[in-house]
Amino acid sequence: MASVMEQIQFLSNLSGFGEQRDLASGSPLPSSIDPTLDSKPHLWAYLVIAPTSAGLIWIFWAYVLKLYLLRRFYEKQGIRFVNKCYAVVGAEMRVSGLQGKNKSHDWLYTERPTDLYGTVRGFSVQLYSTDAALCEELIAKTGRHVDRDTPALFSFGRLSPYALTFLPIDKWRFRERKVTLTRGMKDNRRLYEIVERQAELALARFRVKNGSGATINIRELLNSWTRESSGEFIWGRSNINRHLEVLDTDGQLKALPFMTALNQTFTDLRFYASRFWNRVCFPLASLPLTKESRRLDYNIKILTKATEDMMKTPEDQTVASLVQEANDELGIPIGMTRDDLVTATIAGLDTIKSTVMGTLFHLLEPENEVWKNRILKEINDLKAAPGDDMFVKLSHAPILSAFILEALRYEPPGSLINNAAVKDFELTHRGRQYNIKSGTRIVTCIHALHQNEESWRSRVDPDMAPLTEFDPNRFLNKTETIVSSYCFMPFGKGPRRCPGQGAGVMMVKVFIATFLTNNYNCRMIVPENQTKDVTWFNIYSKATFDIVCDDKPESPESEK
Ligand code: HEM
Repeated sequence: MASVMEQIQFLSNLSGFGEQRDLASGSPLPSSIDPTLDSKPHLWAYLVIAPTSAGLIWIFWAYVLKLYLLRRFYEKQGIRFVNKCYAVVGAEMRVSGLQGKNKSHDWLYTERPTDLYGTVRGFSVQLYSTDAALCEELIAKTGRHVDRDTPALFSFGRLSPYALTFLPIDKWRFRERKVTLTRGMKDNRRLYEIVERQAELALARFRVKNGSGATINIRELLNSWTRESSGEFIWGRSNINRHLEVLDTDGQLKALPFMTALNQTFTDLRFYASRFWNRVCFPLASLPLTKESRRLDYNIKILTKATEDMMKTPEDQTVASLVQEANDELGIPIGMTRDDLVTATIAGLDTIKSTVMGTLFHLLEPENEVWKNRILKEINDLKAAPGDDMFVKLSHAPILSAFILEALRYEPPGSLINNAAVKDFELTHRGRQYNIKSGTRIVTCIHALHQNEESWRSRVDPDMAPLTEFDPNRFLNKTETIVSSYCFMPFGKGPRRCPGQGAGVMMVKVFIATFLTNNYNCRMIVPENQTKDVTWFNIYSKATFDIVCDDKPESPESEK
């Protein structure tokens, strides 16, 4: 067998770093490898590697034991754990399997036996709340007992780790930053003008028009519209017109428009973090362990550089310029402002796309024809009413609002709010007291909450249609009650609530109104192999449908 020295020599020759010489004198430089070394490194290696490995194994089993004991601790308090949910990999195996079948959201609410129910997720115990009263209690504790703890930090958070959404409420000037971000998005008139123009452009580009005969994939159209609208609103047209060279999935450099590069990197980061081991141990997703992760790191660097350049040339009246100006006055570091703006840009892409898809899907179902005609009539009446400010009129379109809110209830785009206990605390609910340990993840399951009959009947309306039915009637004349209740929270609630709620709803309304007035006669085709139980639209869903613009335009009932 070759000696250690021979092996080192062989490797040195290969790498070209064998003997380094002082360029001036030509004499050999002292080498970091001592040629007199014998087999002692082996001994050192054993002395270091063996105890380290043994230590790691002990730590691993100590974690498993801790998880087991914590689970028993909660079970003794009456919290039921999901079946076959073993420490570390149990629940993840199941969720990853269901995700592949586009089904995990069902799993989250069909097993809803208690007020809180549990899983073991990776290295932590996770308790889900699905009841309005309990959510209200938890939101009152946000910032003091419970705060954000989201795996998203290791997924799209790699793009903007200092964004306020990943940081504790009492640190990093959270409250001031949230106010400046929310204020920066207040200009509804500008938003309306951008979103409507971009909707018209996208519909024209895809030939979505009564009688055009075109068949289009709705996802593609919405990808284009959301990117153009959100990008222009936040950064301005000339800033987002720039192209960036990023690595595609084959590792080839490709020039893409800024918003496409950002959106694709964001989606790739999310799907990469959803792989099995990355779901078991969140931080793994952010390490450069795989080719895919290194590709994403490269793209993140390019995007970071581009956004920093864009901040040097802010465009007037854009969200970026308003937030930057306000944050500069407050002395907030530029990196934090940059991260808040990047997060705000991506937060409004897939969420809005899913909401529009869900709304259109129900609107184009034959059994909702009556609703389609009622909404179209409402939009036409608003257009004909005196006054030019369509954005003001649209904010008072009760039928369109009820339909969109019901779509958000039925299929909220983000179905979980990821928080964790920041200290031990007691939670009292329906006369029971739960003791929660610091570090336990506390997750509001929005989807399950929106399906909780008991909460809705006691807090909203005892006589409403079952929540498994899609029925916008439940919102008509009750919008205020529902939106302020804790039964309905597609945008979260409390100090962490979504700052883009107003802008998001406006964007969806404008798109639906523009789409319907251009294309009232279209049909929807759901792919044959896409069964009903996987046809749902949230940010993890891959479901889709086509829009067919029929050849024979007919006036709808409402226009006669
Ligand atoms: C229909 C569209 C949208 C939905 C359903 C939605 C939903 C949500 C939800 C559920 C949260 C978590 C709230 C919580 O933890 O309590 C959130 C947070 C957030 N959203 Fe949205 N969102 C939408 C659109 C937007 C838009 C358009 C923007 C920005 C332009 C935006 C920016 C943000 C930001 C920055 C946060 C983090 C807030 C924080 O952690 O304090 N969202 N959103």
